[in-house]
Amino acid sequence: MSRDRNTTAQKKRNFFEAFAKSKAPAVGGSVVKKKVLEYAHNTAASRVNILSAPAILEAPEEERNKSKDDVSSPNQTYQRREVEEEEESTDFKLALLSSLQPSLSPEMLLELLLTCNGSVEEASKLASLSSQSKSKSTSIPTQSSLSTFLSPVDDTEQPQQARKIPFPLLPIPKFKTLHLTTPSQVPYYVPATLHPSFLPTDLANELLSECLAEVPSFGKYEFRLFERNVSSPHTASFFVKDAEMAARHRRGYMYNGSVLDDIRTFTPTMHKVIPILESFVNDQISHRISTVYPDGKKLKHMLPPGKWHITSAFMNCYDGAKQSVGWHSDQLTYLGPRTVIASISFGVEREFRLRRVAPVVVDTSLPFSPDSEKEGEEWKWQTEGQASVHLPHNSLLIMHAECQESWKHSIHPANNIQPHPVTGNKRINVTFRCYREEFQPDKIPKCKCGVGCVLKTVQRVKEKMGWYFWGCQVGNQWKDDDDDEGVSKDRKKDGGCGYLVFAKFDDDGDPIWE
Ligand SMILES: O=C(O)CCC(=O)C(=O)O
Ligand SMILES: [Fe+2]
Repeated sequence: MSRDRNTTAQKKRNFFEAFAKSKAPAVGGSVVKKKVLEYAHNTAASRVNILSAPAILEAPEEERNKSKDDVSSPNQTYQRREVEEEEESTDFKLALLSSLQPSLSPEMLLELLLTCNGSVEEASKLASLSSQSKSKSTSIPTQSSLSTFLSPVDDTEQPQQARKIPFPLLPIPKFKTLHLTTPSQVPYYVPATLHPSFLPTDLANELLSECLAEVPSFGKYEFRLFERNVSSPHTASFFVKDAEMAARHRRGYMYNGSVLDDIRTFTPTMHKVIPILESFVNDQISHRISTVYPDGKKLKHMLPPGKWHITSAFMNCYDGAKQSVGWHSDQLTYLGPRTVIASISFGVEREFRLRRVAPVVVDTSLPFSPDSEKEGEEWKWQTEGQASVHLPHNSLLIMHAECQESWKHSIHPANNIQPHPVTGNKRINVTFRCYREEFQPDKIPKCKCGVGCVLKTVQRVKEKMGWYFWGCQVGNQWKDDDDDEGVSKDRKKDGGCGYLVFAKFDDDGDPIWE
């Protein structure tokens, strides 16, 4: 646990204890105080055990706005003073809201504040509205997330049924980091699901020991940033299913403007894990289709249900607290649109962060028109806060079909880490991927420079929002503030040829060439 977090958790606990012992008349009765006191202890505990705590709001994220530095200088530190001031005002608002809504649990109050961008007044109104709509129930049921609280589903009628995950997801307030501290909270805020203790212990140990044998020969991972290749502060290697695919890869698959030379074949235990993972991920995709996506149908361009399969994997190693990976989305070039990625983590627990950068555009052939856009209003998804998912040993994180197009992710540098008995200071991660036949290098377009294009989506130009395009490899990589619409004028400056054609796909995501 980090020192900052310790201080913040302790501070919060002190506040709650003082609050609970106070005689402040505005702040509910003794029941509320008891709950607050319990919550103070739980909050402190939650920093230790992520599987047993409510979602936690963290400090303002200055580093989010310095995203260009994320890759090259990960050792950014929080301004502690600002962190504490932010915490204090959250505590104050919580106390205020508690006085207005004395029957709600502290967890619920926090979640209400979160949704209402910190406005106590709005949060209180929302709570009143919700309790009116649930007037049949005498008490508000325990929730695992805010969206469940907002859901019209009546607990008394469907006690066993999981509450609906909103589509699109609710925004995370600006400049906030929302710590999703239980796996059940994750899909309510980010297009991902977290599955702890995923592999049987023996299999997990076997895979981990094979990974550890591979790691010493890993190289630095190269990012292309502003026409320079910048090493990400972690090491990685790429694995494919067999020697034939490895040979094919060495011939023509490009990453960040160059061909990978370190291509390995799956280890024996990776081969054992693959059928388990494929079956689990396909079940999860089907579940998501029926419970989350509009009309219970797969999103346009997703593979048909049951067809997700593993062809390749990146294995990443983060040795020590400061090794990290900057904000990025995974390249779609060989994966195709609406890809799903399954990521297993071992060793030291680290924070996987996600932030939305574009809306989920369901029909990418139509000009985009946001439902709720008001005159002059800034697009919400470009200024949203971020979520942090803590990835414990032997956990599986699935990045679902909306994740690469509309979100960016990163592994956040830590202030401190808890060493793992087997890996020491290392975190090992394997991201299993489904490369598609129709996206092999000899099938995709080449730009005017004569190299295979990259597949990306437009994230800035409103009318073309979510449209896919094939663009020049050069000057098109890992630029966090990449201005997709500026391709033709900016690429020449960056050294690329400016090539851009919009990409078309059929319902199942296979390319349509014209
Ligand atoms: O280490 C992780 O969990 C994520 C790695 C990643 O983003 C990637 O391999 O693309
Ligand atoms: Fe990634």
